[in-house]
Amino acid sequence: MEKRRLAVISNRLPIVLKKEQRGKWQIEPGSGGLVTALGPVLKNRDGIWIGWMGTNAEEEPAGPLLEDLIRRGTRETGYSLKPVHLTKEEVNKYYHGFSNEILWPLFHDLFSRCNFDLSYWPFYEQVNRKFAQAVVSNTDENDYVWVQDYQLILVGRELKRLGLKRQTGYFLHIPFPPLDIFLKLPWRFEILEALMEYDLVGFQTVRDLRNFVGCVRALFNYKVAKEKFMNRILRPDGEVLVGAFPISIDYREFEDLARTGEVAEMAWSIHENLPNRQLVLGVDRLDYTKGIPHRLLAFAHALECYPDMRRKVTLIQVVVPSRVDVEEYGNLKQEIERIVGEINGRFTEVGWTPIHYIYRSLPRQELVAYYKTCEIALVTPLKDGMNLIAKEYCASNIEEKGILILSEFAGAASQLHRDALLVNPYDRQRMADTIHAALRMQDDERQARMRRLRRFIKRHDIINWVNSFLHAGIARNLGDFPQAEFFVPSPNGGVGSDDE
Ligand SMILES: Nc1ncnc2c1ncn2[C@@H]1O[C@H](COP(=O)(O)OP(=O)(O)O[C@H]2O[C@H](CO)[C@@H](O)[C@H](O)[C@H]2O)[C@@H](O)[C@H]1O
Ligand SMILES: O=P(O)(O)OC[C@H](O)CO
Repeated sequence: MEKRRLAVISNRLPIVLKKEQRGKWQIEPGSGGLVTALGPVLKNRDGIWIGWMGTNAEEEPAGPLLEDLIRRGTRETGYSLKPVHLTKEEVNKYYHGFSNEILWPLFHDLFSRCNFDLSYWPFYEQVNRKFAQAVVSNTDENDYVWVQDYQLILVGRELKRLGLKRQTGYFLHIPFPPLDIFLKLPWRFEILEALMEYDLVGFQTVRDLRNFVGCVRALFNYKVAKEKFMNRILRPDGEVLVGAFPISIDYREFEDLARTGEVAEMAWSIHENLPNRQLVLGVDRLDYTKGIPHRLLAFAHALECYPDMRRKVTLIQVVVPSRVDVEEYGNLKQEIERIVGEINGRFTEVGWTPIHYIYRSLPRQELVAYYKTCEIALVTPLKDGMNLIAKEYCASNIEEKGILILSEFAGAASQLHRDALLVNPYDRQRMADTIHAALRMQDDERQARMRRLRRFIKRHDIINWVNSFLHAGIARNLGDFPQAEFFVPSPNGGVGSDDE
């Protein structure tokens, strides 16, 4: 592939700016699959990453101090970091407001949670323009510009308005909703048109891709041509390539970590402290899309319906703090804690508590120890672009005894549906039955399923994801593009019909 410089544009930079207790500013490396995957590509291509540092411009350090911190970040990551500074009002209206009170719930089909506050849109436009200006100042026409996620849909449009010619790609990490939901958005035409300003647009699943193409056909009447596994949208003034690129994880990193002595020791001590029982694991960012209350209630229902589970099963629910300043997230935390309290109050016996609840961000090693040792993972979002926890659990489950119970509404189901046990998170009875069935599954079936899951994720890892996007985006090479499957649940458990 042609070696072009890569510029990644995302809401957050891969470093976090933190004020220590004594008031001194520090930077810490960000974590997550995107940073791991893009890091080597950016280093290799002398690339840059443009993003926000998660602070308000009024409060963050400035001048030489900031420059020094950024220089340090650049040295440590091995590629250039270019911060975009946002005022407190911009953070409120662009990030908390338009991104997280409108696009986030709407794109997760949770229309009733949207707050269509009219004052948010101008700030969404303004901040996207700021990001586009940062692209103008920091790139040249040979660079490939890759914009990430729902916070920055307008960057491609703003680049064109600024008269800038760049080859651009865009990847949406969250689902794209069906027409009837998308139509509710007061800015539906602007958002759809802006997405078509990129040269390549990637979605997590074929369903998201079809939802997008369905909206384009219905609202703009543009022709759509199929090419290999991609679609070409033919606009009057150009064309856009659109495709499904299911994101993945750094499989090797999780597997290697799971093999270390430290993780083995932690995993052993988890079971040692909770002896003679099977462990069921839930790990989620605190978010209403992750279906945590539904899952807790389904677990309680299982304890009710199947008394043989009592004293023999414990659910470990890890909730990672997220968007802590938003009232709705605070309310969700209280709701979860109330449900956990009620279930534990109702079922606890001497020597057995049904739910262990952890509310904090875990160090990676500890997280992998839970993945490695828990017999069942319950990954049951109401809707999720992909869900990396499902894949991380399998990569870390090196003894291959674990069972993945997965929501049909996670993007990951489109790839893992054959060997995970699929559930509808709104169907409490089936969830309870599935948990009970998983606990009784024989070792050879567990092993066969987990082995196939691991093999699949290893072959389709994050490196593969980056390469396939850049092959389509930079080299326009659609030949070796992996085909993603169209998945809907079917009555006999297979893949739904694919008549397009
Ligand atoms: N206790 C803990 N301590 C530390 N780290 C923890 C942790 N628990 C989880 N994490 C990390 O946080 C990440 C969460 O992954 P998700 O797929 O749930 O992403 P999220 O919804 O944030 O992002 C969006 O982007 C991703 C990637 O595209 C999509 O899968 C998803 O659907 C979309 O909503 C995982 O990589 C995990 O390792
Ligand atoms: O940047 P945050 O904290 O809003 O989290 C973003 C999530 O990972 C979803 O993309």
